[in-house]
Amino acid sequence: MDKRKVDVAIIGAGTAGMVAFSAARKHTGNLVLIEGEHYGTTCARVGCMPSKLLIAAAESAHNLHRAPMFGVEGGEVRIDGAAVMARVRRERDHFVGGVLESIERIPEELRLRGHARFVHPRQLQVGDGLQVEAERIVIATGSRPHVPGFLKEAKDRLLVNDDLFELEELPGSVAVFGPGVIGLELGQALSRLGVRVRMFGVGGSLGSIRDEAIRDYALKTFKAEFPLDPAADVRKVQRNGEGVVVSFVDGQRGEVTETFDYVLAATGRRPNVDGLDIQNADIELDDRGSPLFDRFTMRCGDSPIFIAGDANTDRPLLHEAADEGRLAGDNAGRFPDVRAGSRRTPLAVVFTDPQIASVGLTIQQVDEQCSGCFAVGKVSFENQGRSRVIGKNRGLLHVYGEHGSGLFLGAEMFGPAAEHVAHLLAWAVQRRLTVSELLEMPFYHPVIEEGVRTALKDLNHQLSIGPAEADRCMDCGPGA
Ligand SMILES: Cc1cc2nc3c(=O)[nH]c(=O)nc-3n(C[C@H](O)[C@H](O)[C@H](O)COP(=O)(O)OP(=O)(O)OC[C@H]3O[C@@H](n4cnc5c(N)ncnc54)[C@H](O)[C@@H]3O)c2cc1C
Ligand SMILES: NC(=O)c1ccc[n+]([C@@H]2O[C@H](COP(=O)([O-])OP(=O)(O)OC[C@H]3O[C@@H](n4cnc5c(N)ncnc54)[C@H](O)[C@@H]3O)[C@@H](O)[C@H]2O)c1
Repeated sequence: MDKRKVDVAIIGAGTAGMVAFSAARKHTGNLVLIEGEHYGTTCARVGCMPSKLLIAAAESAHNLHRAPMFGVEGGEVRIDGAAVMARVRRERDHFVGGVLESIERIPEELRLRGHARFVHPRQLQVGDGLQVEAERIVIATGSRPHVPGFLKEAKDRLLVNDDLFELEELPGSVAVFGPGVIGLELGQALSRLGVRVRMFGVGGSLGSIRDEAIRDYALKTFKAEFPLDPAADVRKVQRNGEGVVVSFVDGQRGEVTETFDYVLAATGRRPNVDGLDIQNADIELDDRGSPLFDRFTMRCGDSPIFIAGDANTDRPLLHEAADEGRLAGDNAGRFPDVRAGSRRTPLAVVFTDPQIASVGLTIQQVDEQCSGCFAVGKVSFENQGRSRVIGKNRGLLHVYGEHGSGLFLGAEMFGPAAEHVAHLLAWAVQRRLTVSELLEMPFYHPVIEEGVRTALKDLNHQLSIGPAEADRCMDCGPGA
């Protein structure tokens, strides 16, 4: 058995691990980055980037379909599934290539290949032939799709996000399980590319939406495009000669069976901590076996072990993985001089159409923290000027503010350009702006942000700060 002694070992060469490596390397040259499977990161290989590429193709198809609304006739829309998938992979490979170049810039002696697990709190077994003794360890092992047992009956026709982008052709039909973030993004994209999609959920949740009125509106909107039951009663999933048969109870028709080419499991993700023999790490775990850690230092208890990215389940998003990797790597490098870093305002965007966005505190958190001392400003985009101009006038925005202080606390949106609106609002929360201060900012005409102003005016009025919002805002043009 080979042995190696290092100051810092980082497990996982995904986004969090690579950023942790760079941060730790500023403090020591005696460190290793350990990768058990593929280089290239989940985000670039099978996550953010290929999913957005598929969505971009779907958006193009959708724009052709809706062109006649503007009096523009483009003839019959034909989707070349093989070409769609080829572009997804070609562009995906471009992004993965960028990551691989960064990996190659790391000296070879600092990169180890092999699955790592804890033997002792400071000792890792890497693959079969190497033991690494590390003064400090960063766990950055990411997450993987969770597939409920009954879906495994789909056998060779079961897909998870990792497999979908490898299909040579677009399938004819897909049963999507899980109307969460991944299910909605991929399911809607497939549907807009001409794939017959039916979506099944449990418990009624939809994407990341926490505000009930917005959830109901979004559900109605998605259901107009493809069948979606967020609280489905699925009786059986079975592979047969033709594909996968799904038996489920339909409100009107009773028990129904429908056959699909594939089942896509988008039923949540699990952190990759169970394969680490974490019980040997001598750190405290929660009741699901995940390490307890401080989200400002990423440190597990008072140990020299840190955890970053999806592995800790806190905010499984790319920019958070990078921030956490930086904090964890810096602290592992400078240990024992551990320092707390600041965390950014929560910001999440789901790339459906309309998009879903959440910023700052959720409605439940506002309720908890302000115990009734808050108000909700609202706008519908149905009659919003710019949204109508571009034919994207669907959706709602709810903005939350605190009584007394007038502080802007958070927002949830299902609507046009939510990815951009959410950034403005997140920056405002992080700068601790009041609703009145936000209203002092310039608003151009005619833009979607005028809708944001309408919601903020409504909020200010409810907080009894500033003038009441007029039925039709005369200083902001028609339908603003
Ligand atoms: C379909 C999809 C779409 C997404 N879209 C978005 C998006 O639009 N925006 C966004 O912000 N986020 C998105 N995400 C989430 C984002 O991809 C993740 O939050 C982020 O990639 C997590 O990075 P990470 O470094 O924690 O994990 P990873 O990049 O998964 O890295 C973990 C690494 O650890 C390795 N590893 C695991 N166990 C071991 C071990 N024992 N020994 C050695 N190595 C090990 C793995 O092989 C892997 O390479 C998406 C995710 C998916 C699945
Ligand atoms: N745009 C983005 O930022 C983006 C995109 C994709 C993924 N992500 C990240 O990846 C994470 C994981 O996404 P996800 O969609 O896998 O998880 P999720 O938690 O968002 O959704 C899982 C969904 O599956 C449902 N579900 C669970 N068991 C089921 C069953 N047996 N049958 C039917 N439905 C079932 C859940 O009710 C939920 O709606 C997200 O939380 C997000 O952080 C982000």
